[in-house]
Amino acid sequence: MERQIYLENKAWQEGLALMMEKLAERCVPKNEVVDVRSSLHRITGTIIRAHRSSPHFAASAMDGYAIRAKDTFGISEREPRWLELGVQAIQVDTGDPVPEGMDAVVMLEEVLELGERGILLQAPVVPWNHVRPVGEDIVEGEVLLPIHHRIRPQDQGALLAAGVLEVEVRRKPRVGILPTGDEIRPPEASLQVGDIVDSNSTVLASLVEEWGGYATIWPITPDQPERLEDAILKMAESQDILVIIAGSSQGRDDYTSHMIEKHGTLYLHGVAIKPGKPVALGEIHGKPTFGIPGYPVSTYLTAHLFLEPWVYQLQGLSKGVQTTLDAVVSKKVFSSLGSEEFVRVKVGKVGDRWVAAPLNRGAGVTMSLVRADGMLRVPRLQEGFHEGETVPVELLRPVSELEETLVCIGSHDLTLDVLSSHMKARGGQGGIASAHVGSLAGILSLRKREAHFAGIHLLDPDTGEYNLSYLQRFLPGREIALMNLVYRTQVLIVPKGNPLDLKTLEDLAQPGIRFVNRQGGSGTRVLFDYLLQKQGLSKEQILGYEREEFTHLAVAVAVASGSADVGLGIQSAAEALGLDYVLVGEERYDLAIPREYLEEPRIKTMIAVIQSKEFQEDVLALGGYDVRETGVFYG
Ligand SMILES: Nc1nc2c(c(=O)[nH]1)N[C@H]1C(S)=C(S)[C@@H](COP(=O)(O)OP(=O)(O)OC[C@H]3O[C@@H](n4cnc5c(N)ncnc54)[C@H](O)[C@@H]3O)O[C@H]1N2
Ligand code: MOO
Repeated sequence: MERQIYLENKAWQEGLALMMEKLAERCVPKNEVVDVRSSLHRITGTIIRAHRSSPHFAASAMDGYAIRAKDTFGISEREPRWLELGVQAIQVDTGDPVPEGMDAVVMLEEVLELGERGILLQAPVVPWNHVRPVGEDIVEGEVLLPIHHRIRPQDQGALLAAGVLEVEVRRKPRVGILPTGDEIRPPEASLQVGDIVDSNSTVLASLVEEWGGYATIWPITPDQPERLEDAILKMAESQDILVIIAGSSQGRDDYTSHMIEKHGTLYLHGVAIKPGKPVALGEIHGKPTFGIPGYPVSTYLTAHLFLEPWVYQLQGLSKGVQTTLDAVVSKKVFSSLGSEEFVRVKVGKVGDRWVAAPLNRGAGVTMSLVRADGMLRVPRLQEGFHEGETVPVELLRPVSELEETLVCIGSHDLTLDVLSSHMKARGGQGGIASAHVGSLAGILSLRKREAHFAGIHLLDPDTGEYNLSYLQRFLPGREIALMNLVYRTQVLIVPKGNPLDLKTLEDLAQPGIRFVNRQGGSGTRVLFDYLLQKQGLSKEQILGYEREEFTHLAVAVAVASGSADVGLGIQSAAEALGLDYVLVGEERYDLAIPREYLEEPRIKTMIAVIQSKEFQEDVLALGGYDVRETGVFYG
């Protein structure tokens, strides 16, 4: 066999890019289904949604007594009241279902006396006190994990809590490793002069496993062309990636590059690195094939440079791991003295600084661990962090993923989840990290340069126009591009069958109708106030006007669990929970993007996705959306 007597000298990046260009389209990730209990570290191959809500029943959040809140109205320290045990008060422990007919829980510590007459209370209790409503943590149908997410222990917990027993994950790329050389011996052999122990195979196999692949080490094969050929072709039948150790340079027994040429294509032999120069890059039967130099350090380095990206490629990922970084805190963090507190945060890179946005959810909420990108540690003797302070963040996701993530702060809309998944599906890990704080707070975070864009739907009551006047008022002098994401239908969300027959806004002012509101500064709240004013109604006429939730889904959950009779929100939230709804009107939901970010590749990808037919079809499937101006810029 003729030997190759020259090596090329290209930059390694060029070699890798060449190989990706030739092969990436033919080498796409495959999926398989696995039990959630054995899914640790696997990469999700689709979006994964909740099969059921959690809690799936109204649950007591404390040890105490389940009661009816109305039995306690009028109680005071001067006029304590006995509630009869078994009738008006039923003992419950944390996590127990709240018995039928009861709507609140009093903690044991708040019971003044326990006696034959029952329990003695000295303060009234509000409805839903210490009760975790259905779906407080997870709502049926909501996205639990995006595509291309590496499953962690906390994710397994959330999946099982949400009734998901099996997940579709990326099949582990199968990597065949072929040690070659007449002098190579298995590790347990006793060595003669000239013998070398096969250490490289194990190093490579372990690296492959670390990167999420499944490695198989072939028997050591001597430097004989027929035997090498035989082994390589066998590997090509069952493996996704082929690695041939040694024989890569120009010695008398170096056959690797010829084998690749004979049975496939040799893209490149030799790159300008040291060590690792004689690496061979090619394909055999469409499988990425590497001739890896035999010196152990060369093996290790070339595996990192060339093999690692391919093991990731076959899982749909790009690479990298880092565990902490310094980030600017986007809002003040309060913490009590005396215990070390872990605050879960969303992390993103805006401009050239990292920003950490604290998530404001309680400790029973498993999804806050799933959604978090990292944790801030507030030391025992510190009362928290100031807004704008730079602090270390312990990362729960790879930094490469965070680098590609766009930070969206503002109003909540279900299409943001769909948008994020579509972006991830286009390759790479970067999606959207969205913090739901309402439209106005979103605009303010653009002012503080803490977000790449804000989702807003703010009606100007004076002009009937959306969004523009607010940007002029709150971001004077800043160049902001305003692009439509969707038009969406705002509805009165009511229980299935609309038992109270609520049809108009006036119906909400009837006595005893319990409304659930959105927080001040949210677009839905602005709309509600506007509609009330137009109908000549006052907020005092609305029972529950003061009860605020932060998302459309939380409003829908309040209605689904029976803790409210009606709320104002988007149609898709009602549909997600199988509730009924009454049309109120249509509103425009836009993305406000500072012009300085428009040229960022991530933003460009996002805009391309928004303007794509596939994305718009998925949005329409949610119900309650119109895409007639989706992707259109105003001005
Ligand atoms: N005349 C030239 N000689 C060499 C060149 C060159 O350009 N011109 N390149 C050198 C460079 S750089 C490297 S790197 C090596 C590459 O060697 P090969 O990939 O051809 O491999 P071998 O020559 O068979 O082995 C090199 C060395 O590594 C040991 N080895 C091999 N397999 C294993 C294994 N599985 N575990 C542990 N150690 C292994 C082998 O015994 C040799 O000691 O070529 C230079 N020569
Ligand atoms: O390229 Mo070699 O020894 O320098 O790996």
